[in-house]
Amino acid sequence: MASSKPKKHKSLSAGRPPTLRRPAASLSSKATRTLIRSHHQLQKASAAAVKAGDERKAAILEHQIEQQGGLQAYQRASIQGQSTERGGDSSKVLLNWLADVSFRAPAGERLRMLEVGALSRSNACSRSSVFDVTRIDLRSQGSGIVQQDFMQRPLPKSGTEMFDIVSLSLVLNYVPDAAARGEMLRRTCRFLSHVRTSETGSDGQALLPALFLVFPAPCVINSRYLTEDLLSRIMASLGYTLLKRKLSTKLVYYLWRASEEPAIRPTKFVKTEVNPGVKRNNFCVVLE
Ligand SMILES: C[S@@+](CC[C@H](N)C(=O)[O-])C[C@H]1O[C@@H](n2cnc3c(N)ncnc32)[C@H](O)[C@@H]1O
Repeated sequence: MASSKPKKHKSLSAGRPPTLRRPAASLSSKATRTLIRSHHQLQKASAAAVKAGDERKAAILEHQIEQQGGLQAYQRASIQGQSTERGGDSSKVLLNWLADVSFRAPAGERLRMLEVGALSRSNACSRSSVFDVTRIDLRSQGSGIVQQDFMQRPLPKSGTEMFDIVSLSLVLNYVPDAAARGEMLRRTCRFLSHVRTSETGSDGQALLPALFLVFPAPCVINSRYLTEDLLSRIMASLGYTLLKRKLSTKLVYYLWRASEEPAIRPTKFVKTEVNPGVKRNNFCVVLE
């Protein structure tokens, strides 16, 4: 027998394609930090499992990463971490450092920056008229950011494919393996041009070409295996000299000038305990 219950009419919106998505709920600072930390830990454990040949464990860990939203959720949390109300993005520091420097890029050109690990097109560097920014990331957040692994980016064949600045802001600590971090640093040298610019700072010091490097402060301030002194020696072996440094409560920022002469003898840096202590972390950079 047919039901005599009057049929409920669906609302009109139910039959329409969604025109306006509700914005993703914004996470609290604590939730953001927890997600970022957990993503890093799972990534590191997964890379270690792959290295040890334990595919089953690696698959379980990858599944856990996906369960908590994967790289997309991590990037969303990182973008929130960059918001002005949470301290702003790191590229503001770079802009300040370059503020008193007058550059001469080739006629009609701006300074060329390669931003590795770019999450948006609206950070301070992108908004300024100083840079022509090429943005890449493992997972692109949209147009204007090329989806590309820096380690797979073809090496420049000519000066036109090179840059005045490479930015690795909060990227090296994303890389789960210490030797891969070293390789990433080594690779930056290949993208920096020594012929594009001439410049004078207020102190007459040449700044470019340079690497802008940002870490969570504990990576270098509170690690058993990395100190600022060791980082400077690793960078020197790659031909980099420290020009600027800023330590905030959460982050440490550096500007390293690349020398024209590549390191004469490549130096190896292995994992060594340089700063023992029970409350320290294990962040490390290795040059093989
Ligand atoms: C914490 S976010 C950094 C965001 C931004 N640069 C900042 O300072 O807030 C790290 C980003 O680096 C990207 N990344 C890590 N390794 C990369 C690689 N080899 N090539 C390109 N992007 C990479 C990740 O996909 C991630 O989006």
